[in-house]
Amino acid sequence: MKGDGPIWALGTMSGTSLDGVDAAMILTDGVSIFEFGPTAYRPYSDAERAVLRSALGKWHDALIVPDAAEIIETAHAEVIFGFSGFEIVGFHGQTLAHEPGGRGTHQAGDGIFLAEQIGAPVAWDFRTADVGLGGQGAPLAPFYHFACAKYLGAKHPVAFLNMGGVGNITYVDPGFAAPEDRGALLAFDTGPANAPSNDLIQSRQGKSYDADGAIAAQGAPDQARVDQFMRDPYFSKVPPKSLDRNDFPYLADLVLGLSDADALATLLACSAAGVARAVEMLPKRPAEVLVTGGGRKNPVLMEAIQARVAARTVSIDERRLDGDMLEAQAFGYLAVRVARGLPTSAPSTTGVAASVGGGIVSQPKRKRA
Ligand SMILES: Nc1ncnc2c1ncn2[C@@H]1O[C@H](COP(=O)(O)OP(=O)(O)OP(=O)(O)O)[C@@H](O)[C@H]1O
Ligand SMILES: CC(=O)N[C@H]1[C@@H]2OC[C@@H](O2)[C@@H](O)[C@@H]1O[C@H](C)C(=O)O
Repeated sequence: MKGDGPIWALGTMSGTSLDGVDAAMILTDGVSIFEFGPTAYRPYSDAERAVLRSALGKWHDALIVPDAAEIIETAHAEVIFGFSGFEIVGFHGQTLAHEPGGRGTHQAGDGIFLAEQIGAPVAWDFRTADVGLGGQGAPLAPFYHFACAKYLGAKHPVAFLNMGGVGNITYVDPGFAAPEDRGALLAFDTGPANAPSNDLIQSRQGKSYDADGAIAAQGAPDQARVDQFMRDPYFSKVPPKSLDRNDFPYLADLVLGLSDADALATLLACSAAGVARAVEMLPKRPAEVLVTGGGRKNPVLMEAIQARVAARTVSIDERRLDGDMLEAQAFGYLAVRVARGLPTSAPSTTGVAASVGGGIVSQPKRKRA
């Protein structure tokens, strides 16, 4: 991986919704995006998902963690074997627990082992260094969002909103030269996105999610409960700040006694209210909020967000970016930055004291021909 010209990287992401592995190729020099390549998705089976789910929060459990790691490594190797022509893999792994001020941040999956399996260099462990230097270790997509804003030719501040299991927002001022420049970015987690709705519909109806918001559309949010939720201290905390998937465990109790439809509508309204509060915390009103992640496919959630946010919100696909693959691309992009010694986070994205290059690169003993 010599020189500083563009190379093809293969980014992979297993997000907090536990649905599967996204993989996407990207041609980048670690600064600019030159081209997007093929993508793939490898869903987890129900049995795999059950193991991963049972490992959440149990990052120290010597019985469950190896099982979870094996599922993660195997699923990633499977999807990676379908690609060719990349020089490095970005491997995020699966977050099992995230508590930057306490127990640390823990992603299952060993990049050394994966590098041997696939016979290619693997950049991984992206979050630990940032946390070690006092940062949140998340979100990490913001440096990539900066590159995306440049790629789109944005002239005015724009926001990227990822609605996955947890929500995160990145404010980008494209007038700056580099993402680590002071004022170029502000990023943080907005609150829950789809995880609480997924958990509710899983426990009440055995479905993994409310497709197209069809059930939520039949209900109405209970505003008093939404207001109560918005009194959680997280929403008045000054960013940068980040969340664990299960940081609002009381949400299930908050909607007790409501019908399935009203409960889902209330949970969606809680997610949307978190986004609205986040947009109020941005340095300037963005010209547009570009929505990425699975939540953009839920029209009820999209309407709830637009109703509360004083900026135009659009699905990122309308701006020619792939909202299903943005995070996978981000970890391909970050892999190249790690390999080239470029920073991956900054005070305005994770609260770290100074910009830091997180992640390590593991080389295989033998490269795949
Ligand atoms: N058609 C749809 N209708 C409603 N919701 C959908 C639809 N498609 C996806 N989703 C929601 O999006 C979720 C998956 O989103 P995504 O893949 O962005 O999450 P993730 O990457 O795992 O999470 P994170 O970004 O928090 O790590 C699903 O679990 C579901 O809740
Ligand atoms: C610790 C962790 O895995 N955090 C995830 C999670 O999912 C969304 C949000 O919370 C964000 O902080 C992050 O993921 C994206 C990819 C990020 O780091 O930018």
